[in-house]
Amino acid sequence: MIRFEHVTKRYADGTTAVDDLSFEVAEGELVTLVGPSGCGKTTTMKMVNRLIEPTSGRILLDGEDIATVDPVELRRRIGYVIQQVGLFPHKTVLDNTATVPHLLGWQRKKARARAAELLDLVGLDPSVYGDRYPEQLSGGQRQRVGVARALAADPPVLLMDEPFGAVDPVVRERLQSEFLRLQSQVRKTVLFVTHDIEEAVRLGDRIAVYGNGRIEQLDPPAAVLGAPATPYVADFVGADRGLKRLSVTPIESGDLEQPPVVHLDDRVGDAAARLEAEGARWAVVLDRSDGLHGWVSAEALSGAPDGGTVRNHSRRMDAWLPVGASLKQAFSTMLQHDAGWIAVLDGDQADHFVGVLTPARLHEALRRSTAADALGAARAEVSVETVADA
Ligand SMILES: Nc1ncnc2c1ncn2[C@@H]1O[C@H](COP(=O)(O)OP(=O)(O)OP(=O)(O)O)[C@@H](O)[C@H]1O
Repeated sequence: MIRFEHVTKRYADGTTAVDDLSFEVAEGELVTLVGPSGCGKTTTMKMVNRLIEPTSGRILLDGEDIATVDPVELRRRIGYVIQQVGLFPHKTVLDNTATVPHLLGWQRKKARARAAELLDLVGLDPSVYGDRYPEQLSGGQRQRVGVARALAADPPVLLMDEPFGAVDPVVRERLQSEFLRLQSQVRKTVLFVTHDIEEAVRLGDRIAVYGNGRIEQLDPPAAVLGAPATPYVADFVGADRGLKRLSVTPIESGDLEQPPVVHLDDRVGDAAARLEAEGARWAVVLDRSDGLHGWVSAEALSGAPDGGTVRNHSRRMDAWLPVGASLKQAFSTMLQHDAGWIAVLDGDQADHFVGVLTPARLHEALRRSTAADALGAARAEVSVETVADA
């Protein structure tokens, strides 16, 4: 969708801000550009909407060389959100949001209806906030208006330059979550500049780690954290990257342990025999429709008079996670419930028991994903070179 081919930007004073950059952002993909101040992130972004012209190389949008497109026409296809939002102070929130549709010549009524729809989408009730002026909003609310305004004309591409940089950490996290939810609905092709690695990891389908005008690594977050391509990247993502990896590594069914499973209506004697045969100290207890009920210990069963059912001796288990939840969620749930294992469920309504995650399995899952990502990183390197050589 957006393709950089050997793009270099040298400013008049001789500063090389971007140095022979080649990479591609796929349609519907969100790539975060992350790196220390002055490494060329903003320059990269501003070349896409021609606020800055490259010194050499070319940028293609949907296969078309943007140098041949009229900048005004180009910018209509590209939403742009910046930290300083840049709302018009004398216009209401609704009119600010309707700016681009209005410029595109939409009828006032249609433009305002669209603006109201977008405000709703970013979590601002248009009937409450629509008639306010920017100064009557909090910083976080202004950022949301900025995002709504950028989306109003439904551009296929969004450029976001530190859009959540000016708000406090709590609001920032909320805006990030809201933006992820929004992006899962609208699926824009997004370039997102940040110098916060946490934000880059949280939002990016892939992360481009910048160092001095070049991309040092372009990979999914788990690969950047698990297999940094260079010492520079390892240093930039931080010594606690193992911890950050927990949040980007999902639980897979192959990671799980399979303890003995019994049902609520099983007879105590049968269940006890099963546990003994498998040498297990406890079993997962399922209800009639194979949903998770809880667990039962071998001890409780062995002390119980035969003739009863598992139902009377089992304990409920409220801590569970769906397949695909992150290892961080798993770890946090274990701590919260002081549990040595967590049941993992699958299915439309998380109604099907698939296994349990234990601390040892969690550790293995982390190692499994590191190995896989090292492989992925090697492949990604090849494909970046292919783009460069094309
Ligand atoms: N108009 C300009 N003239 C000369 N040099 C410039 C100009 N604009 C940017 N630069 C330089 O180009 C380099 C890259 O700047 P750029 O703004 O792209 O960095 P950045 O990674 O976005 O930084 P930050 O995170 O601080 O915004 C820097 O060294 C900067 O000083």
